[in-house]
Amino acid sequence: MTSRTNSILVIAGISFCGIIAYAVYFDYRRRTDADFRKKIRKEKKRVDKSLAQSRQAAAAASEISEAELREALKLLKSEPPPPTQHEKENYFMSQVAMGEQLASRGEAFHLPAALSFYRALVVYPSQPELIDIYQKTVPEPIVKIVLTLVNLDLGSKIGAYYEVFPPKWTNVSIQSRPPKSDTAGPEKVLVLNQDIKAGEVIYKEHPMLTCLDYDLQLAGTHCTHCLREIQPSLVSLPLTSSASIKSTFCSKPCQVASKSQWHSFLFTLDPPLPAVVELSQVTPTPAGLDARRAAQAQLIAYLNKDKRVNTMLMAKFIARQLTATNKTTGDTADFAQADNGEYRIEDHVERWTTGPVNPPPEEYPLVAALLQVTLPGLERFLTEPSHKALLGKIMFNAFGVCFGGGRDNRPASTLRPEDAELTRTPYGTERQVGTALYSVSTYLPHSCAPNARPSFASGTAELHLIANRDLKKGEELSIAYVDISQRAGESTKECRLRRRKELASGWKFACECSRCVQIRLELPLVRVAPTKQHNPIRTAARVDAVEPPARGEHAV
Ligand SMILES: C[S@+](CC[C@H](N)C(=O)[O-])C[C@H]1O[C@@H](n2cnc3c(N)ncnc32)[C@H](O)[C@@H]1O
Repeated sequence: MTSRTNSILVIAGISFCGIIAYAVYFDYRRRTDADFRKKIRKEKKRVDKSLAQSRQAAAAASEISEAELREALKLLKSEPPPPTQHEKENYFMSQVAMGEQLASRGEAFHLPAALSFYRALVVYPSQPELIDIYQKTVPEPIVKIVLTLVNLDLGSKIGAYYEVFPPKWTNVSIQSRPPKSDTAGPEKVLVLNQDIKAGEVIYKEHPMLTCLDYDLQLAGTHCTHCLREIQPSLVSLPLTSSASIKSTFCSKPCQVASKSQWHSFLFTLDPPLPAVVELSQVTPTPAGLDARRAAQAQLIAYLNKDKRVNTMLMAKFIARQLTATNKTTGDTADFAQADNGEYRIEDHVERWTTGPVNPPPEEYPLVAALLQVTLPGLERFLTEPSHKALLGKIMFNAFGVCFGGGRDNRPASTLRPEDAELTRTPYGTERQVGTALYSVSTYLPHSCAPNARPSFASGTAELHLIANRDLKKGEELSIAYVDISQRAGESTKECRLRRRKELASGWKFACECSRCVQIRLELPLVRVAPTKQHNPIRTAARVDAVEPPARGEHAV
């Protein structure tokens, strides 16, 4: 073993032993940290630039074509990963030693050396850290090949997502809409892959996360996991826990899924992660358990005060990311189906856009404190801005689950109107039983003349997308986010204004659907001073006063 190998192993080895308990956080970061991905992309640019400058290094790297590297990456990906932490460590050390030996044999061995270093990188808990170590200790041309491999891997994951997602059985695909100069609207839309008859189910989708309304959770009338109403004939299984958050389940699979995905992590003193992530060596201390109990109680008190659904969903999302042990279980009861097996929950959510939200200042410290006492170090990965961004994603992608047109007894929200937690539902959030997030349906835009509608015909949070009319292959799909029906005594104009106000204040967009545009064209126009720039959010905030600007003119 050369002295350089020794230094890599010493530096990295210390980290390995010292941070076994952190492995899961680093993996979490690798999967979720946009900064890390940015860093890699930035690094790629730097590498490209310096490659051009350094003829010697360029000669070494350019001899290996991208096709060769892609082929090598494919082979690397087919190698089974070492199954246990112990084997990972041995594998890491042997790959580093092998890489170092190959590197010492000269240019002809640069590629195999880089492959060994890349293998070591894949199993190392903190990739950015190891890349730093490589940059200080491994010959430059080899590091460049390693970084190119990292980039190719990231690139293939990013590019391939919309090729394999949504899965074929959904009959839809996600397409980018060319930006229109005079209208706002979603950048990506769901498009039908085949003709569908009116009334037919386009697809069915299990949610990736749910949150039952708090009053129903307390009443114990609905399943905390799938939101099904618990019939007297069904066995309900109250979940006993060390923390005071009542949950009721309609079946054993729902109970097991809920417990393993988020309940143990957030609201019990049980080990927060499944045994397979091998943190069993971290023995909780009595003081640690007390701290966990106190942090849970504080978060529960905060959630209960205003019955905050989005914060609860965010906490569940964080827990579910960490507790996911494999990409799919094939068991629809844990709603993994929404992940499509290829991508994990965070891969979906990472692609969603966020919107403006203003959580109370005490919220972030409470969530961060809970993470800190549950898995020390984890709080570093939820910064205040990322907390807001995540909450914004949840807020603007949440669906209301309503059975049979909804209920009439939902308690009114105690939140200020500007903080109200809205959900997409044509029946109205005030009629829902709970909130759910979906990886495919989240791409459905709003229309006041929608060609599809969500239904929960199975009596659970499973969303069935139903065609409102005969639809042709290639049509863009839409649903109503709000109640769009014209009420008794309401004029067409009043109905339009009500819808648009609701969309503007709640969803922060000025609706550009065909129905709104059509009515606008039929209404008399008044001239107002043109605005500098079309900003849908700013425009939306003023929608009750004036219509969104269309080439300097507004309709009333
Ligand atoms: C379906 S897209 C969201 C897709 C994806 N989940 C994401 O987060 O990027 C929803 C967003 O598109 C825009 N949008 C939807 N319907 C619209 C409409 N009728 N007019 C204008 N903008 C619309 C709004 O900004 C809304 O928040």
